[in-house]
Amino acid sequence: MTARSSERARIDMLARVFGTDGSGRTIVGIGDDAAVIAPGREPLVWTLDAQVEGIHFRRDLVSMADLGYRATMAAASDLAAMGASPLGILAGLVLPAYVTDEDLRAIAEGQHEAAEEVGTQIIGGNLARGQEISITTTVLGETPRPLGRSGAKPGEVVAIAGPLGLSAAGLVLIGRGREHEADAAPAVRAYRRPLARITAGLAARDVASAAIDVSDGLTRDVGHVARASGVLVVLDRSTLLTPELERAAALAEADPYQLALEGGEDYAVVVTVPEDRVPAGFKRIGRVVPPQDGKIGIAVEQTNGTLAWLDERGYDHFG
Ligand SMILES: Nc1ncnc2c1ncn2[C@@H]1O[C@H](COP(=O)(O)OP(=O)(O)OP(=O)(O)O)[C@@H](O)[C@H]1O
Ligand SMILES: Cc1ncc(C[n+]2csc(CCOP(=O)(O)O)c2C)c(N)n1
Ligand SMILES: [Mg+2]
Repeated sequence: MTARSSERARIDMLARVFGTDGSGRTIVGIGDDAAVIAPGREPLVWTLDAQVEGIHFRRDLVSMADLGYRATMAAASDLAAMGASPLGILAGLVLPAYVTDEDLRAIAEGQHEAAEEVGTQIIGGNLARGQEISITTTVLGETPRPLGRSGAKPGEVVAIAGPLGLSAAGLVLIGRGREHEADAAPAVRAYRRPLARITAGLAARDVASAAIDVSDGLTRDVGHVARASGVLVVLDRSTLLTPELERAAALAEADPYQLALEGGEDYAVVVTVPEDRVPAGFKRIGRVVPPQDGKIGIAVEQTNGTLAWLDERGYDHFG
């Protein structure tokens, strides 16, 4: 099927795929000039994320359904990092002329699946014609206690929920046509079907002093926490690898440590917490110490006990 329906018919199709909000907070969903959500008592948390063809994905490497899914999860992940639960999602799609109704339905089904996975719904958005596919997603949520980047304190530990390096390994393996090998499966899934760690964020909300999600790479993103908090984060190198990452890295002929430290788009959530309060679902990967010789940032401990500074490498759109 290669049908290309009118904007109106496409919006009707999207409304059918997205369905109606079962949470009871949406007063007006798809079909009016804007969505309407009933207010609650908690502070609102609001994020926006764009996925652009050629930058975040290549059409030959992901299906349309995967694209919708990962765009939605990438946006929802920022709410996880704030310790918030989502209330509703708006998505703006830019679609070139070659995108068929079938392609659009697949994108929407991926978006819907991801939204349901994190307990919410797509309640509006926009369609526009453009030169390349892009999906801009905003997620509105709420939390009684937003988790910022600036509260990390010396003496605390650093803990993570979610994978490290797998998504970057998956992208390499898909690009090299090795996605069907058994050792590639977890990495390919991490790239195509990442999970926003909403539940982990909620579990950390009342105990964490700071949090961030890993979109651009561990050193870069945890570096934001270190700088915002004025501390030094010392990572424990021995905790960064998993058998899944080691196998995927071997297949990709890549350094698993580099993938773990610099690979982005895993959407793991990293928190700083008191040592005796690491929440369920989190693994300890380091500790928070005071600045050393005036230096804040990220380091790893060498076997001889000295610290090696890590460059905050990772993804930079303009770097
Ligand atoms: N164009 C913009 N206008 C206003 N604020 C912006 C703009 N772009 C980014 N920001 C703000 O800058 C801060 C950091 O944004 P950034 O997109 O780097 O977040 P991030 O979660 O680290 O990134 P990403 O998830 O895209 O990797 C956020 O508070 C964001 O709202
Ligand atoms: C084809 C292709 N090439 C490279 C990458 C890697 N990549 C792109 S953007 C980004 C950081 C997250 O984006 P943002 O900061 O906008 O949230 C990363 C790691 C990819 N996904 N697809
Ligand atoms: Mg983020």
